[in-house]
Formats: sequence, structure tokens, C-alpha cells
Amino acid sequence: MAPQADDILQSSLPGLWKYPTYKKQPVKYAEIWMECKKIDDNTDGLWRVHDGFYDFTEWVYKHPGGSDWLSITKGSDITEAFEVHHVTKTAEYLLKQFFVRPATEPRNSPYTFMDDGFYHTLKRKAQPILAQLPPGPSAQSKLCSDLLLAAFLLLSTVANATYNFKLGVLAGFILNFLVVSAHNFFHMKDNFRMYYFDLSFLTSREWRISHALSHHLYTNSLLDLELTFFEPLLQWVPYRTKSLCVRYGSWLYSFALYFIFFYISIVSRLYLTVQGKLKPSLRKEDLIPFIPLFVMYAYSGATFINTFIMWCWIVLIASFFFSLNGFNAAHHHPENFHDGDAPRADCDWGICQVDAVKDRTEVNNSKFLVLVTFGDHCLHHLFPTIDHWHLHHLYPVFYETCKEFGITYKSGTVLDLLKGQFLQLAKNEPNRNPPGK
Ligand code: HEM
Repeated sequence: MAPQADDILQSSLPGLWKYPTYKKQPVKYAEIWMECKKIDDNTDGLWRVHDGFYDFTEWVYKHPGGSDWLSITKGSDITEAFEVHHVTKTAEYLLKQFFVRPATEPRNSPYTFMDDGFYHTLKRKAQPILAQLPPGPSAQSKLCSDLLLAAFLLLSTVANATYNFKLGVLAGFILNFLVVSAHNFFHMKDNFRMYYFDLSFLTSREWRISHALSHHLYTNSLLDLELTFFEPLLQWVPYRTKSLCVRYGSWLYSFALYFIFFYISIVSRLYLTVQGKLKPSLRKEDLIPFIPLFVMYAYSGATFINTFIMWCWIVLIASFFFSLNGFNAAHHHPENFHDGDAPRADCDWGICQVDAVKDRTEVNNSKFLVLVTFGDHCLHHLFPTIDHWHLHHLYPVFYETCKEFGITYKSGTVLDLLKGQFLQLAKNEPNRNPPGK
């Protein structure tokens, strides 16, 4: 059924029956999203998977994917995270030994994972293909990321030594590629390349929450922090209450936001640290963004003030390209499902991912571009722990499964996605027909 005018307070996805508590917070950030999800999930300090409560307290540090995933999510429903981060059955076999008791309340989630549903069928078909591939990050992705790091440090130092702002633009552009490629690594088990991401002022730890656990698992629903983080300035949800200024003014001020996105991250982290809202308040990784500043100053012979200005310039440029690419990569297009739109009857998690993505054809033709521009985005959502360099192997079984379930996989040009993102910002009328109808 098409959503009504009070949709601002209610998800159009029937399974998301509690209005997310984080949406009522004055300042939205990764940690508060997680804390509020724990309140909504009501798991009594345990972990919930499907309809059971589990206790992994003694096992957190033995988790093969690293301890962060389980320590961050303690006290919440991890069904989506559990289903999506493990392609083989090993995790499922292990689960039984941690069982505590059955849950009594239904899950506060829109999604299902039926054994004969789209996602489990696709995973079964993907298993033999993935078993043939080397596990973990590919040698090619590792090499590309390392070379990008070297190129970025070299270019920014030369830009500083010559005080050449055009070279600074190039260094910023490379930093943007480096940061996107690092995103490949923070979806996997702990590894040092995930910290390349932190060179941007964004942090891999925060993004494991806001991106891997929120955006990836609840894409374009009210539980997707990336969908609502910029509200009220950027509103991709088709609220009927959107003002004209937000609908069309955002076409202009979006670009200003792209430039300052990285700065917003560091300023908000500083603010939250001063307010005592981040625990622990400071980490070793917080020093990572300052490494380029140090290298540029130590090796260019420039004054500290000039180095600082050049560093800020490079970060500004990187922020612009990263945001331009990220916000226009795949999710925001009137053809994609956004919370508020009429939902499908079959809320299989995998189908809902396909509904919330439109891929860009140009970037999907190059493995390097896939790595540095969020390419093969639909497959990346369906298999986030699989290295970007390997994703293309899964297209044959993906197409086959889409055909079997009558699901349309959408793709368009880079320009189509760019236009679509701005049209979605202006959209204040939810789609009345469910996806595929
Ligand atoms: C918040 C929930 C969880 C998340 C986000 C998560 C994430 C991950 C990640 C990222 C990996 C590494 C995958 C790779 O790099 O290829 C991994 C591996 C693994 N995890 Fe988890 N995990 C979660 C919960 C669990 C639980 C509850 C169990 C078992 C009871 C488990 C068992 C395993 C096993 C056995 C592996 C090795 C790879 C495999 O056999 O699939 N995980 N996990």
C-alpha cells in the first residue's frame, strides 16, 4: 500500500515496526546510531541472531574477523551482519554453542533470510566460485592501494615543496582514490590497509558502524545512517514535508558540502570528544590523518604554515571527489527504493539490496575503477567481505539468480546516476508502486 502523509514518523517497511530512536537525536553519528539500535533491539545485553539470544562474551577476541565486530554490536540484533559477512556455513555451525535462550519479541528489521529465498540461493551458488579464489584481499587490490599511498605522499610533498596548488589538486584526487580503495579493506577481517581510510579524517572504526553495519545492512531504509546523516540539508527520503529550498537549493549547496565533508567528520569528532560522548575518547588511529602533514613538512623544506595550508587544500579536494563519487555512486535515484516508497511483499534481504542500487556501467568495466570508485556496487553490497577485484566472478550466478526470482538489476551511466541523485533530492512524492511493479 502507498504510504500516507504521516510517513515522516514511520518506515514504509512493515518489519521496521519501531521508529529508530537514533532519528530523534539532535546530533547523529556512528556511536549514537549503535547505542540507539541497542535500545530498539532490546536484547538484554546479549547478541540476537534471528529468533535467538547468544552470548559471545568469552569468544569476542577469538572471532576470526577481529574483535571489533562483536564488541561494537554487543547488546544488539546482529542477524543481518551475521548473514551477510559469512559466505560459508562455518559461522552458522559455530553459533549453536553460544545459544542462551529464544527471543520473545519479533525482530525490528524489515528483512528475511529464507533458505529458498533470493539471498540464500545466491550465496549457495556463489560458494563454489569463491572457494576457487584466494581468500582475503587480492594481491592486485593490495598493490593498487600501496601504490596509491606512495603516489599520494610523493605528490603532496612535491606540491608542498613547489607550493603548487594544481599539483595539490592531483594529490587530493589520488587521496580520494586511496580512501575509496581502503574501504575495500575495512569490510574484511582486521588488516593494516583498512587504516589508509583514516588518512581522510574519516575513521575506519566509525565507518565500520555507519557504513558496514548501518548503510550496508539496512540500505535506504530509516535505519541507514548514510541516508539520513545530512538531514535536514540533504533529504533523499521522499518526505512530503520537504521545503522548496531543500528540494532544489540542495542542488547548489550539495557541492559546498562535498568540499567540507571530511572536515565535518573531524570537527564533529572533536566536538563529541570534548562533550565526552566518544568512548574511548582518543585512539592511536586518530593520529593517522596527521601523517601526511608530517611527511610534507619533513621532506619538502616548506614552512609549517605553508605546509598546513597545502595539507588543508589537499584534504578539501579529496573530500570533494570522494563525496561526488560516493553520493552519486549507486543508491540515490528515483528508480531505487527509498524508505517511504511502497515496499515489496517479499522482503528478502538480497532482493531489497538490488532494489536500492543502480550500478554505473562505465566504472564496472575496469577492475581498477571498481576498486577506487565504489564499482560493482550491487555485488559489493551482497558480498561486502569479498575483495573488489574478485567481485566480477560472481556476475554469472547473480544474473542467473535474478532471472530465477524475476528481479531486475539496474544499471545506468555515470551521468544518469548524477542526475538521478539530484532528482531524488527534489522528490517529495514516494513511489506508489513497489519495486518491479
Ligand atoms: C556483528 C556480527 C559479525 C560480523 C560483522 C562479522 C564479520 C566477520 C568478518 C568481516 C569476517 C572476515 C571475513 C573475511 O575477511 O573474509 C568474519 C569471519 C568469520 N566470522 Fe564473523 N562476524 C560476525 C559475527 C560472527 C559470529 C556470531 C560468528 C560465530 C558464532 C562468526 C564466525 C566467523 C567465522 C567462523 C569467520 C571465518 C570465515 C568464515 O568461516 O566465514 N562471526 N566475520
